Amino acid sequence: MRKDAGTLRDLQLALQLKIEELRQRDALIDELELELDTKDDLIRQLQVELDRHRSASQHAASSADAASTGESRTKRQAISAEPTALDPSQLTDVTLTSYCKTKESRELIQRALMDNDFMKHLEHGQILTIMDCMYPTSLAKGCCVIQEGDDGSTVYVLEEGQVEVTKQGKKLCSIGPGKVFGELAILYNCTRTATVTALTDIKLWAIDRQGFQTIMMRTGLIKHSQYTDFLRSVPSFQSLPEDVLSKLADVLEETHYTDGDYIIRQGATGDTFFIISEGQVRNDDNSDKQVKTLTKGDWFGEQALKG
Ligand SMILES: Nc1ncnc2c1ncn2[C@@H]1O[C@@H]2COP(=O)(O)O[C@H]2[C@H]1O
Repeated sequence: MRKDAGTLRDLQLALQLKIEELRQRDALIDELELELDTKDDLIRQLQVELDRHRSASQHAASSADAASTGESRTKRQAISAEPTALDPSQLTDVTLTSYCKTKESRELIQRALMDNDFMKHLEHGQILTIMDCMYPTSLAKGCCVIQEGDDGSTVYVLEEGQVEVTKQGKKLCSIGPGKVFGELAILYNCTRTATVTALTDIKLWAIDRQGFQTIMMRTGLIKHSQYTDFLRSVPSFQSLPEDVLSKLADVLEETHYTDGDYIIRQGATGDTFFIISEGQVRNDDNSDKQVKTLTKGDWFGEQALKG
């Protein structure tokens, strides 16, 4: 169903306002990023100082992420003092390797990822790829899997055995099979928030930072390009410049409704603008007593863009 020209003009005006707002926010973000860079430099200097004061024996004892090699090793020499996120330009260089697993292991890993508060919101495809790329490793009772304060390089799922999580020497909890750990440092690009020690001989599934971040970023970039393509396919948006489509794609989120769900109720305050990518929506507009059917590419909820 076509919208009238007046509504389209309103929508375009509202979009321009939103774009201007986004531009201003970008400028502010640039300023804040500069400030952050300065602070990062300071943190780096302080971290280098701190590293210098750590004794060699402490390094050997901490041997973070020993499980990624299957044996103890000293803390890696950091090129940068803080963990770094993957550069998007490296994405194509990273080859993801799949590792064979039994059906039980595949299910255990999937359940563990979907049960973890920080990972349960990942897309199903991402969970499957992470699961595919996890490799097996094992450690003996008493080994330190993760040392608090170290750079993190691996996310784990425990398959067999028990580990203990401690922070500044105090026990936080024990973890058993079917649980994820070591995700925080990788997801939030921070140092390890706690120490994890094997209470028994343990079997683990592991994925390294680079593989993990590649899966996260590739999916993000693919999604962005799909959203931009979708917006470009909507007749009302076809005349918008590429950078505007790209910005709209940044803020686009996919939502699903089942047959019969209400999306917007008349009279409710609207804060979302919708574009239909699949299916049909019935619009009962009481003002003219007409029932309209909206389909792919049609949009509604444009009042939300006017703030
Ligand atoms: N309070 C907690 N309860 C359970 N697990 C924790 C807790 N704090 C930290 N961890 C886990 O211990 C891990 C240490 O390394 P990360 O910080 O990468 O990720 C951390 C979590 O997976």
